[in-house]
Amino acid sequence: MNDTTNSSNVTDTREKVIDIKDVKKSFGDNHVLNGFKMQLYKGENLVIMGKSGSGKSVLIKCLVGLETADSGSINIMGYEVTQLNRTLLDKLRAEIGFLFQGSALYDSMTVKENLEFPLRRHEKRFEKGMDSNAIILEALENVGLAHTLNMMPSELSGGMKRRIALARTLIIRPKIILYDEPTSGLDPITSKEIIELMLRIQKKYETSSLIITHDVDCARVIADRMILLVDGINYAEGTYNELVKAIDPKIKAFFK
Ligand SMILES: Nc1ncnc2c1ncn2[C@@H]1O[C@H](COP(=O)(O)OP(=O)(O)OP(=O)(O)O)[C@@H](O)[C@H]1O
Repeated sequence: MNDTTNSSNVTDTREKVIDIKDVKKSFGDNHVLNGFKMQLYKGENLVIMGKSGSGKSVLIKCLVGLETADSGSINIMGYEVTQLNRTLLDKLRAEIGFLFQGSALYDSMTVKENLEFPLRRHEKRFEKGMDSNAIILEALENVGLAHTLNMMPSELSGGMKRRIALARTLIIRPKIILYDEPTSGLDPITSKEIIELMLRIQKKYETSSLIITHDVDCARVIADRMILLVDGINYAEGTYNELVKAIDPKIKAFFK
């Protein structure tokens, strides 16, 4: 159906940080992506919704080179991911922040040590003689948890851990953040806090975010635009308010 709403005429003039064209990916006879396309614009929060098994994780893996698309083009900030060698792929990944469902903290390390990890991995991106303590503290202040610096993950609630994981993602100042189910497993109030935090961060650092979620409330609050992934394609696209009014049963099913 590819029901692109008329808002795309306006957004097309903006800078694209991700441009995916006609991506196909199969595992044997299982055709997961059948010509998926999408653009993520600078500073935008784009939500992708799809039912379980529709290929959302496969799509994200193709984006960051953990899976290889069978065909099509994946351009991220000028890099054609499908053709990158290892070195360039690592360089690109350093510009992308991930907040995956399983992005757990290391239990045997303090919060501070957990945050030092990405700093060390990406130290080339920071000036020589950087004050890592100040950077870590700023990252924790961003998520309202400066007081947890010397705490162990076991002393934190699920919502706090998620916020620390977000601080860890932010510490490398990514241009793009990929969120995989950022509110899964959290109660509604904690989910709301995480969503508000994501919005604050996006405003402060002007990051562009691709958010995969099942959480319709999350999508309603955070999405500038949404894509519904059905049958391996971007079946419908639009704002929450546009899609929620659709009469197509496959679209309606998302908003029940
Ligand atoms: N490495 C793999 N080898 C074979 N099949 C795979 C592989 N990875 C994913 N698949 C298949 O691709 C399809 C899409 O899986 P994917 O994990 O992307 O779904 P999803 O939309 O992320 O689901 P969920 O919301 O439940 O996490 C599934 O049928 C899955 O079995």
